Amino acid sequence: MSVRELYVKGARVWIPDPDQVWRCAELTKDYKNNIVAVVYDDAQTEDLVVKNDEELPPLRNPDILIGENDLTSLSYLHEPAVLYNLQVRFCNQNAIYTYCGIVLVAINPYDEMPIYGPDTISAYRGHSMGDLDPHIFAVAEEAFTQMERENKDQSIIVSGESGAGKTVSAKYAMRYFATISGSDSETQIEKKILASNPIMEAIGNAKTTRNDNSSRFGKYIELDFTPSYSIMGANMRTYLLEKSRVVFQAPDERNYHIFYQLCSAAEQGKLPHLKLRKPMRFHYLNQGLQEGPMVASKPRKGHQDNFHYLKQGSSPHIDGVDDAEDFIETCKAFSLLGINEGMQEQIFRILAGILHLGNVVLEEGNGDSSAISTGDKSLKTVSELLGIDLEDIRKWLCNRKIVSGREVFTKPMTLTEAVFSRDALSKHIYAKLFDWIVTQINKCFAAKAKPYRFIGVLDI
Ligand SMILES: Nc1ncnc2c1ncn2[C@@H]1O[C@H](COP(=O)(O)OP(=O)(O)OP(=O)(O)O)[C@@H](O)[C@H]1O
Repeated sequence: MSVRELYVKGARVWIPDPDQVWRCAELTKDYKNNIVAVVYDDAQTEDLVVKNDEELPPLRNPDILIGENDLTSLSYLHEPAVLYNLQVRFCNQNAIYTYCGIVLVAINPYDEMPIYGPDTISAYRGHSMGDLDPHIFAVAEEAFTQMERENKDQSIIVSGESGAGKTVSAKYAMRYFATISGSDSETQIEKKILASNPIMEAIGNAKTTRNDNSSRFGKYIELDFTPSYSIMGANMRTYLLEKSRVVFQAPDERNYHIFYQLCSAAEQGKLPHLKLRKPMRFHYLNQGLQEGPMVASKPRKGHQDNFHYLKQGSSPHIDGVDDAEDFIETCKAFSLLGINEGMQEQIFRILAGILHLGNVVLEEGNGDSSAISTGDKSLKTVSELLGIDLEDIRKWLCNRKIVSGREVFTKPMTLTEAVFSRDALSKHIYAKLFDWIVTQINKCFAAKAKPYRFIGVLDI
């Protein structure tokens, strides 16, 4: 149909609006001479001038298609049509999922929905994607049956902006596979996979302004299956951990949860040797000014005991989160995944070491050099916790080694360089620890025999 036939009196269109994004309107005359005369739902009228046909407002779909569960069945598929359809489904039908062909669009309800229980899992089992309402379980079921039927590996990609619900969706997909395909051994691999969540969240998630539990890394989990399609193992790969967060957090954000968990545990009298005492009272830390990393390298008087690496966001508490309880969960999960108490102790020492390292006060030295006072308590604690000679750390936090041919020089670092290098060291230690923990988890997940097929879930 030509434009002239579509844009006639009575045709319904979407007009861009700065407040409502898109506003419904109806043409009051046939479109001609580059004028679109419209009346809005609230009876307001307007004559819109368009330069050419390309600028004509998008047409609305017929009412009968409103709330369709697959966007591809809409007559007109453009931004306002997609947004309106999703809005109608979410607000009027309480439906958070909508298909767009084989893609599942999910709206984060920020509320518990009674749609993830075992009954729902059973309901979706054995059904094709179009049979029932759109659901993450339908996508998981499709991947599983495709693997069985086509005998091919499958992958589910979960993408979206921060806080959209990617990790929750990926978790439900894993739960679906775990429920419908229990492992055939006593290893209870599915239990282990679910148990890895508290650990990965503790070490890889943090509060951001968009999401209280934001994953600051990408995760790809491959579930391995036997020839009879039972789960036999898994493998997790992680990408792009946000290392900078270890040493710097924007206002209203936090460092990785594990640090606050440790501090809360210490407040309850646990782990005294880590010397995470009073500073864990975050309301006190919270009073710190927003400081840049350079200035903050010299904690202000009265803040000497606060952890610079935890306080910059000035947002130490998350509503509804009990860091001390989460710490217990993290420890339980470590134990379930074969990271015994001895290893946990080492992990906690390293993490506490990072916090104390952030409190080492670097000062201007003579000339272009930097120095650390001999009485710096944080440095002493770093030395004890990380098992590094005190004088060695003092030296190498303020100097660097330069190799030129066969000669090796020691060059003093300026204060700025020393602060940068201390923070780089903290980030490096954290990233190595993160990778080590992932490796340990993978050892626990590993299939005993060669996997037959896999389903991958990518949460980016
Ligand atoms: N299906 C859902 N039902 C109920 N609440 C949900 C659902 N999906 C997400 N949420 C809520 O939204 C929050 C953010 O979701 P999630 O952590 O999955 O986002 P994300 O896309 O992974 O974010 P980021 O990229 O920052 O890690 C969750 O903590 C949860 O409270």
